[in-house]
Amino acid sequence: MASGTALIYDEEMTSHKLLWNDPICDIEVPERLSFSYEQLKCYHLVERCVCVPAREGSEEEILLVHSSEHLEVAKSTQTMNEEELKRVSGNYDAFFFHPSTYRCARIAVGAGLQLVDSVMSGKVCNGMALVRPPGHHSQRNAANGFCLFNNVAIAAEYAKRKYGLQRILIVDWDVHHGQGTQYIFEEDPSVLYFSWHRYEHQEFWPSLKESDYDAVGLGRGKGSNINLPWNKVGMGNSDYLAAFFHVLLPVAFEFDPELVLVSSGYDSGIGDPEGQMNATPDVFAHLTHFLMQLANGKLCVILEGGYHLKSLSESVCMTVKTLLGDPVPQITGEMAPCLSAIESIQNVRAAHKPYWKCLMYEDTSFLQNLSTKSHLLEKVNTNPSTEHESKITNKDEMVKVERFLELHMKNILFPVPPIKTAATIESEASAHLLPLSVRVVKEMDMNEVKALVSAFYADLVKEDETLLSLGSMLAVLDKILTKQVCNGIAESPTASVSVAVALRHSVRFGFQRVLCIFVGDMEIIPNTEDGRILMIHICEKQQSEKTNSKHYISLNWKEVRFTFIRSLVYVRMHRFEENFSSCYFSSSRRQSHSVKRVRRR
Ligand SMILES: NCCCNCCCCCC(O)(O)C(F)(F)F
Ligand SMILES: [Zn+2]
Repeated sequence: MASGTALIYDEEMTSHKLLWNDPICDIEVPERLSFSYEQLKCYHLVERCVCVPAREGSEEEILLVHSSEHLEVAKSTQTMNEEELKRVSGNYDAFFFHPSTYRCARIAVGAGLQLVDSVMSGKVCNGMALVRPPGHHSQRNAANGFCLFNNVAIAAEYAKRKYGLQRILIVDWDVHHGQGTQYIFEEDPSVLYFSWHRYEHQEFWPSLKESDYDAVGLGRGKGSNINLPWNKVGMGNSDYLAAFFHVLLPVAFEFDPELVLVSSGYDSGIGDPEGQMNATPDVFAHLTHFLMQLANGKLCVILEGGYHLKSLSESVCMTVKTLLGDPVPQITGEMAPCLSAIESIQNVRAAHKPYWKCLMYEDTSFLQNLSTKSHLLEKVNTNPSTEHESKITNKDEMVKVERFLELHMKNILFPVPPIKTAATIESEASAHLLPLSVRVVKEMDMNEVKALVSAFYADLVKEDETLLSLGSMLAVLDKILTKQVCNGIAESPTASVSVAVALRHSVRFGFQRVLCIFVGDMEIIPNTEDGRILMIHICEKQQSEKTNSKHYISLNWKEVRFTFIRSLVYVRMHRFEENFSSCYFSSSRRQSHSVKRVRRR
């Protein structure tokens, strides 16, 4: 199993810059790269990576995706004067040439290929390439949207041919639709392209009909193009996570890619003038971590957009930190996605129902009933005069975000209380084997357990000898309930009684939402305490009494794969209102499993 994280950066790519006044392109500045690299150094992340040199992509490699005309035009700009550069740039939508652009773009391509080689050769497990000009808007025969060559598309095509790959996933979390990448692979079933993007019902650039959720791919590529349009700004962490839980991850696990490439734009992060979204840099740690579970961790992250320098650099650091294997920060804040996000998620799931098993049972009846479409709702009209003011507030806005991020990232990097685990360990001897973050707790003493059980849990605890086994669980649970630790682990020979007592103890302690995942057969099914407990029971025997509570789900593990369960757990966690206070995992047996049919209560 490969290990290590590659980091590819070459300051040569900072020489490409805008030579004239152009309010559309003036945000794509060299500091995007140097600022990010400096922040990586500041967090001591560069030294932890395997620094792999960039190289120039060859003409042949560029021709994997682009036409020779396009290559010739780009090459010819190296010797042009400013006036000629401006003229040629005017042939494209939102692109600018500099005399060094061609060379920088070739290095950007080569950096991506170096990253693919480092990962595919097993030299590293994963990595990130900090490149510009970006790539996902550029097309076979055209530059577009700050992009000259499509770095990620070339990397995918290169990986297919050099390593004989049959399934490559491209995840494009940039806030703009990578229409270039879509056009290149829309008929190719071996490349699954997923993009979310600010869309606002086709009002946001590049304002294409084919950026909507019903562009599912063409011919043999049907089902291999997934567009998730954001029809409102202000999307946040919960919306992004919901998009992963309900759209990308179920399909990605089913696709089971051999390599994952990320068109990693951070203009989908908070404070970015283009995206106008609210997701904080720590969300990119979670998105990265989810993608690391695919393709045996073979993950290549290639930079696209991102124009708020502080937000961009913090997000780059969160990404690299996670690639290096650091634990992801605790998810906090709003947990439920907004209505507009739910609508987009439902639409894209319905559009892809014919192509993916995991969407087989999707209910698409709502599609007929137009009234659910939010764009029929009154849209807030932004009269043009505010356009100018919005630019100014944007400046103040950008500074305000700086201060917010200073504080926010401090909490993320130095959480209080530091993630701590409680455990009861029989022999003091083994206690020293535990990492420092684990707090050894003494078992609750027998009299206390007896008093507690006889007062509140007598109906659950039949034989006396189970009392013994409750001591360690209750001791650990107490530390969690009193917020002295975040989580804990306890062993118990009577798992189902311990769980039943633990659940009721938590609810009695005042927790309103408790998630329980129980693996193995249970003698008694604890009641879900009028909806304050969500129980997911992975078992072999169908339970005797029919509990029709929507808060009790039993899954026969002979018929589902853990990957499905994982996404189900995420789905249910998300549906289970905002968040849940504690999570128990009790497993009494391990079982092998294979895919057959999913039967959900
Ligand atoms: N009214 C015209 C607005 C044009 N806006 C162009 C935005 C380009 C975005 C580029 C990017 O961020 O997607 C990339 F990742 F490629 F850099
Ligand atoms: Zn972008």
